[in-house]
Amino acid sequence: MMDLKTYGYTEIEAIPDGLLPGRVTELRRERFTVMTERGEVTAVLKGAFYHSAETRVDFPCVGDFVLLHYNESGDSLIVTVLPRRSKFSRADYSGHAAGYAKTVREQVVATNFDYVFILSSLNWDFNVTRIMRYLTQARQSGGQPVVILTKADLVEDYNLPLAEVMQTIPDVPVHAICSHSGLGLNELDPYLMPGKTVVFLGMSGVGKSSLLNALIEQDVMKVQAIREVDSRGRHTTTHRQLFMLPSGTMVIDTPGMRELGLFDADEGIRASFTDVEEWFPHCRFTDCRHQAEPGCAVLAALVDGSLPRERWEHYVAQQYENKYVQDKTSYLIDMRVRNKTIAMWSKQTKKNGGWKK
Ligand SMILES: Nc1nc2c(ncn2[C@@H]2O[C@H](COP(=O)(O)OP(=O)(O)OP(=O)(O)O)[C@@H](O)[C@H]2O)c(=O)[nH]1
Ligand SMILES: [Zn+2]
Repeated sequence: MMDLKTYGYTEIEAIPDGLLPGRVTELRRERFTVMTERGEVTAVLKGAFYHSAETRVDFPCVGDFVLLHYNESGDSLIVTVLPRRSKFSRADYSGHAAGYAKTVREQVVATNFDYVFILSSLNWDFNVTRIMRYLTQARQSGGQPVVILTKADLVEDYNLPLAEVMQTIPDVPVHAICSHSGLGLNELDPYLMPGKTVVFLGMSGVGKSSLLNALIEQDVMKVQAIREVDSRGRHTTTHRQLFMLPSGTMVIDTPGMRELGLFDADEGIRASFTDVEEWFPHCRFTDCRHQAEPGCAVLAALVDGSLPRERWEHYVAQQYENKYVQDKTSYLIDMRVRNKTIAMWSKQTKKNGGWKK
């Protein structure tokens, strides 16, 4: 029997009779693949998931621990999603009735991970502000962020950008790597422990797949060395959206993770910029915009250097991006509503005998 603890299961409360715990490793349409102590099973959701009027927040997704009714001869039935210790969500614009246009749904795309690897490449598109933006998302998720600067072989001296990132975010570990040569990969060992789960966050092309492949390869070699000529080290099931490296670390790689947008990032900004926001209460006016107002504590702190200018600029840039995403969101929704209204209107017009009467 497989021990679900190897899949990071730590739930200690008693499990009701007749139910089996498991971890969702794949989700395709409405069919789930779940790893349980009786092996991998396919499962569907109990009808109640669909009938409740709630949002889809409580639908299980890849990484979730669930309780199911085991069915030996067919699909098992998922009845409960266990509490999540971390999650990534994205805004979902589908399925909006015009009247509910203001409520953007939250779609959960990955859960119960321990580390968020924020990947950013060191070559031409190196951008600290973007790293900060991902850091905001990572902090909100409940996972522990780790910044990984990729493609170290493509820059003359990666120590400069490395130092810049370390200085900007002194409380987060930063590593420079090259997936092709293996440079720096051993620095990631402390995160890649049995039972731990990792997700990758980063723009397309930063090298997520390359890092994954490099880790698998390195891992397979390590495990083979331990198990000698045993071939079990090769049993990496990379076709799943949550899969196990030979060393026992799990990696979540879902399509949803690749198209993550900002969702309600305000909390994360507060967590990242307490050193900036602690000046705000000291401004003379409570509605100070920190631009040219008399008695502005932020401007004073910038002048005497107690608030570093880069920190302020990062904060402003992040606020701006966040606002942009929110505006874009409401713009998209307005468009949908408008299109729907137009569609209804022209249908009505047709019904009434067309444009001309
Ligand atoms: N020189 C160099 N190139 C790299 C490195 N890592 C990745 N690349 C290259 O960068 C390109 C993109 O790498 P991928 O691993 O596919 O990037 P990805 O983040 O998975 O991209 P998406 O699948 O679009 O999300 C490929 O041509 C890789 O060979 C590296 O460490 N050094
Ligand atoms: Zn101010």
